[in-house]
Amino acid sequence: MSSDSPDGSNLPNSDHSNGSSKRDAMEISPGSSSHERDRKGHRDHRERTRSHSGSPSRSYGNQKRGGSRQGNRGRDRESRDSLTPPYKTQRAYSSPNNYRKGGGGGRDRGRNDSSHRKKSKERKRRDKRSRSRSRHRSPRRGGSSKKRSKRNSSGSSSSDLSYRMDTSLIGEIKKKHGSNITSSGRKKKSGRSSRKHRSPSSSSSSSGDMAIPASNGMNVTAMPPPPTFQPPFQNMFAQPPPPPLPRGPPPPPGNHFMTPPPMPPPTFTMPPPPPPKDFHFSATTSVTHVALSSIPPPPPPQMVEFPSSSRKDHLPMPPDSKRITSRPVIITKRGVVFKTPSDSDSWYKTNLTHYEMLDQIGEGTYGQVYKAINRLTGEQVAMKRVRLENEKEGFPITAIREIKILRQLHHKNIVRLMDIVIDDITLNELKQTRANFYLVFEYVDHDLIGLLESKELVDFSKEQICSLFKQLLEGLAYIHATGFLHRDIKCSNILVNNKGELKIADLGLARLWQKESRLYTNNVITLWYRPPELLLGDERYGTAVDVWSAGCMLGELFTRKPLFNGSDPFGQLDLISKVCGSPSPESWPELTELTFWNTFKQRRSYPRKIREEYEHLMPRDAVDLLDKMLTLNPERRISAKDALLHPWIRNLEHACVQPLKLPQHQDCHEMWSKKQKRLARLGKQPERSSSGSHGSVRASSHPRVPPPPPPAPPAASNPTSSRSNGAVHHQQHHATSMPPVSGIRPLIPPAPPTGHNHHPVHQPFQPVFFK
Ligand SMILES: Nc1ncnc2c1ncn2[C@@H]1O[C@H](COP(=O)(O)OP(=O)(O)OP(=O)(O)O)[C@@H](O)[C@H]1O
Repeated sequence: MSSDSPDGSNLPNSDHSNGSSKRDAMEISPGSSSHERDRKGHRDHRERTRSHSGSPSRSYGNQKRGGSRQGNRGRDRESRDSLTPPYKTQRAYSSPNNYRKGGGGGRDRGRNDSSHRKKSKERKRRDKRSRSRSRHRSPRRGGSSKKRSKRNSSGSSSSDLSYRMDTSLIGEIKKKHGSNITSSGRKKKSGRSSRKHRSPSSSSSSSGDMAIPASNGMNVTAMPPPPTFQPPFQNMFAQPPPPPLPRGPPPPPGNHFMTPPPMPPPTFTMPPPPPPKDFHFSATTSVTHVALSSIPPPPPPQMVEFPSSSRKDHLPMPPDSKRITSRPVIITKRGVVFKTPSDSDSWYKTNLTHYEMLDQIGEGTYGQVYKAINRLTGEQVAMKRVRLENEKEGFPITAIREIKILRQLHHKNIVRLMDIVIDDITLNELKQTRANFYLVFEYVDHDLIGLLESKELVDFSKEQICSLFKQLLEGLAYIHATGFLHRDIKCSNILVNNKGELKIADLGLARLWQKESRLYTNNVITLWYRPPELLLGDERYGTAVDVWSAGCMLGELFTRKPLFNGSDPFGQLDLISKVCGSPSPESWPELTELTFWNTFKQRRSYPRKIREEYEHLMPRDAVDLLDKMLTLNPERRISAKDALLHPWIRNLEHACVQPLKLPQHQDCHEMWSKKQKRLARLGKQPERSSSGSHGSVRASSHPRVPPPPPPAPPAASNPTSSRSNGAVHHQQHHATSMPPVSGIRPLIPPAPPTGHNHHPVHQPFQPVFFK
């Protein structure tokens, strides 16, 4: 990490010893002196702009996770900052500096310094001379500089240019001649004429014989002479030339210093300027470069497209051809054009009518997660709704990231993204309203938090825990090997199906990671799973952050409660220190570079006692792995890949492990688990009846779902109906979800229930017809 980084200046923060920490301290502290800020270059400032989510007030207020709503902002910020116009940054930071410089100069001038006096006299003389010259050139120029700049900023493209260049000499010349032309009654050619006045000779004459170098190293005076061009400042030349200076008597030989040689009358031997078009081009090129070299143009809209095969996709006709089933293009306010995939066999053949919403099973950062059934295949899916109504910036960047990354990850231990669907609306409706998008995932029966919290339903053996954890490490090692960080490993994002297969979900905070390439926001990962380096403000972290979170999960799988459940980052650090020992520069030298180290270090110091704490709860090997995963120094923390080689994991054969006994009649997700706790708190009977029913789809949360039809009468003959088995549950689903679309095309019947399917379909699947 930062200690490894060379002192070379190619690293953004390598120019100051404290790395990111100081930068952040400055960023965070409103009172940090601007002088300090100015010492850092613009580049540094840009980095700071990116990383300001390290603010304790933001980060510490969020007790759930960096990736909840606040974290979402953090994520957005991280992406937004790359679009920060550099020239803004430059302005903001250069001007105070310049101002101060000017102030300093004023003070210096006040000194009684003879050389200084000489200089100032010299300067005055020069000013006087140049004023008299310019009076000849632009007699009508007058008024304050304020007025001038106002005149110059009058609506043309060149005005804009001149505004940016107003500190340059060229800008001055342009303003001067621009006003001259206007006042002389010629037709005002704002852009071009003013540029024309930045002609070589005028520039050079007014600037004290200074030639303006062009961007390509050429001098503007070397421009090709056009035959017919009449410079618009002919009038200026028509004015009577200044009276010739009186000639003195011829100087005596050898006394040239006493009597200056006679000055020749001013001559305007300007080469004829090129034709307007060429001149326009040349002048713009050269002068723009002089003044605007550091202002890159705004980036063009970026096209994000999924990998597509060359094969044309012959999709079956949508159920209603008026409905939108073609690829939606999502244009965010930041100019990101996002195309949904067009090519794969399964992608984008469907719209929302193809899915039957069942229950809400989760509440996420940017929308709800529903359990649904694909009407075409009968397959269960999880649909994550991307809420757009509150999004000021268009399609949430987190969702875009999740889609982009999941499209690149194909692993048995990572949840599969199957489709993206849009609300069932017409194109006209889409134009008028903001559609909802749904990410369609393979459905996974449980999440780990749901399982861990339903103690009476699920019991894990040590081998089963090892098997689950090995799968987690396999998925994580794959994510890291493909160059991504997950940044939100926690129990509720780890899904387990009834076959005992583990799937890592929620890649909304994930991002591509390159070692030492840039700074990342440290406002990620749910607090309880957040590693010490992030808690101390590190922004140059790596894959070790996910390993820490996984280590927390390992302990939690055995203890069934979170290892460190702090309520704020320093509280969290305290809890970590009590078990893992206080962080110290002896074992973690880079610690001193972290933003909050100085604030935190005064606290009490604790010895490390992981083994003592957990050896009675976990197998010895498991404790050893836990110890390695919860190493404070991220550089010394074991990697996911190496953890797979740890004796406790390496020797496990999944096939030899007793299959998990998971509740077949109940899907255990975090949301369900919370509901159970709430009911228990209220002294009510916890819900045990419906299989996987976490609550009905709320009309408010899904406004386009038509009101449900009256519930079907329960099957009297079914003895299990009162216990709300799968069949009844299924009927309940129908009662609360979208009614089937009537039509003529029969759907593919669902796959027959297998032994692993915890949702036995007791009733024949009700075929759904499309028009
Ligand atoms: N494919 C799936 N199958 C079953 N349940 C799922 C699936 N994906 C998500 N869930 C459930 O929905 C919950 C929220 O999903 P997820 O974490 O992906 O959403 P999110 O918007 O990123 O939420 P958060 O802000 O908590 O990260 C999960 O905890 C899980 O219980």
